[in-house]
Amino acid sequence: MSSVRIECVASEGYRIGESPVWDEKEGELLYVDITGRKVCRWSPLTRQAQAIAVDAPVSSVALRKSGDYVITLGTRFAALKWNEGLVTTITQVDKDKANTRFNDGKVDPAGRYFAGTMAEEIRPAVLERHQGSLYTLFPDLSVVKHFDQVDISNGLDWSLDHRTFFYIDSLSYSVDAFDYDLQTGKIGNRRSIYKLEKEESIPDGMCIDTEGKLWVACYDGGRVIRLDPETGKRLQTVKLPVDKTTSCCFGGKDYSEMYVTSASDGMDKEWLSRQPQAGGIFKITGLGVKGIPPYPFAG
Ligand SMILES: O=C(O)[C@H](O)[C@@H](O)[C@H](O)[C@H](O)CO
Ligand SMILES: [Zn+2]
Repeated sequence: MSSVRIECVASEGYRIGESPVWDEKEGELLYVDITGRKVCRWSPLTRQAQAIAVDAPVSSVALRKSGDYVITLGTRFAALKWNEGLVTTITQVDKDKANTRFNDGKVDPAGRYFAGTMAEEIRPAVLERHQGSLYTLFPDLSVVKHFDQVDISNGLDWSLDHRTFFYIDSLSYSVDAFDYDLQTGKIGNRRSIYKLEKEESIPDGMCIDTEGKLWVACYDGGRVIRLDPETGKRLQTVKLPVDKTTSCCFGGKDYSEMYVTSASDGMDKEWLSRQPQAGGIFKITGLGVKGIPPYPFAG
């Protein structure tokens, strides 16, 4: 059995840290602070984070094949040029909705950017229900809506054979699977593969490892859990020193480290004083399992 170690590598007290992505070219960890409205990049060499401020809640960041990044910003897909700090809108979604924003997003193995929306929260996990939708931004910059009636569109990833799409609508307390057609990017045959237990609280971000198992960050559960999507069984629980764990990804050398983001929004003074690392970025080593490189957006 390996010995798991957890270290807080950036304790900037982000409001809602989210969407960790390993940028292999830079050797740095990318992520966002949604309500803090910034895109960040943390260097393991300097142990410092750089940030680019943006003009709306920024909920996910992805690599781009042609260089730089794409982000989901408010209800927009946008391009981000890091060195220039320049953001340009690609396209907008939810044009018929007054009060939604994008939430989690990730690029599929064919270079399509999947991201879903949700109503703006009144406080964490309290919001007008069924306002969100799941979208794909294709490499030709066209957008398709897969479905609506989503509460909090959250974690997503694809199976190693690319035939299954995993998805979390947080308030369903379920991790779902769809059949996936990599040729077309179409999804179908939705089913639940895991229902969270009470102490696990709310399922948030997720990623897959090289053994095809899913890692799900549990918001208010203070943990990441490892699930077997074939059997629907939980295989492992790793507890973190903060309650609001939001998402996870693999990174570092050979993708052998796990990075976990967390949030501090919605915590009062007393809660924050008990968990001074709330809103920090955590590195977990010794899991004995690796991840896969993130796919870059092909547009
Ligand atoms: O991180 C996110 O995905 C959301 O933007 C957060 O606000 C929380 O997850 C949510 O409150 C709990 O479900
Ligand atoms: Zn999330």
